[in-house]
Amino acid sequence: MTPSEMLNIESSQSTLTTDIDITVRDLNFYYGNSHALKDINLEFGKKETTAIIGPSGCGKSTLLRIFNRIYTLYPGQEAKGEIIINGENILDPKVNVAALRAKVGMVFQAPTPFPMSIYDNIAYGIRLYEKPSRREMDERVEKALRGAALWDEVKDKLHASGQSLSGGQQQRLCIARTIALKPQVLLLDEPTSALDPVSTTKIEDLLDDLRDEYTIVIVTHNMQQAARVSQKTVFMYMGEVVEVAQTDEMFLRPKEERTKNYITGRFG
Ligand SMILES: Nc1ncnc2c1ncn2[C@@H]1O[C@H](COP(=O)(O)OP(=O)(O)OP(=O)(O)O)[C@@H](O)[C@H]1O
Repeated sequence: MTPSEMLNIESSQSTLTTDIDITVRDLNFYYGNSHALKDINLEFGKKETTAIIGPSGCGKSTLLRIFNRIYTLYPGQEAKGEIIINGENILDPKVNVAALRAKVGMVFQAPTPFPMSIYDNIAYGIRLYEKPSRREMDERVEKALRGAALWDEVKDKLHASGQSLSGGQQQRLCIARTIALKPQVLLLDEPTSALDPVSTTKIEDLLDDLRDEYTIVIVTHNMQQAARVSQKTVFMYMGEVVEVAQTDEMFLRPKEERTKNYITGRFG
């Protein structure tokens, strides 16, 4: 993937407003003839963190990748139904995909800093959209790094390679790079699965802080993590949504047998 694709950027400014909320209606997704997501209906609250959990292969990553239409980069993949963000169905072919991708930022499982300096990892995406002065750019870079709780660790080596950082620092750099574009939705696909416990805690603390500003959707295999970082949890199984509940409710009193079996480790 190129740096632009990782940032999900093509070009142009966003036209979306700040009042974000996501409604998924009758969503079906196909990899060719394979029906990967079946009749998904969901709502994602503003400034709320939603965890998506479920056994391997149930469709968590597939669902996440529909929100910024990144699947359109791959032939044969098709989504049917509606995903309403700010009153607009983002699956409508008329939607400006570049604008959507600026507002719906994605952080991947493995940290993927670009092969450039820490500073340029942040500045690169900003430059695709805007032409800030040197001073403004310095401020944007600092703000993004502070927002991702990384500034204190890198402020004296901004021109060192992003790839010279530790795994946990690299993942926070990727979060900084994403929030530098001022998205409204942050999608995170197992963002800590490659990290040690200390780095994981830092990312989880960071997500807690970011919740005030962004609608966050996180895919995680880690039940404790879902419980720690999210207010709402979605349990998926074999391409379907089985149960949606406030996170406390889901873990204390799951309604469905399959949810109970999964969260108690009986399968998955
Ligand atoms: N590129 C692809 N082509 C065909 N089928 C795919 C493709 N990517 C995923 N699938 C299938 O779609 C289904 C859902 O996969 P997905 O990666 O969304 O699951 P997941 O819940 O994220 O799994 P994991 O927890 O293992 O990452 C699986 O059956 C998978 O084999």
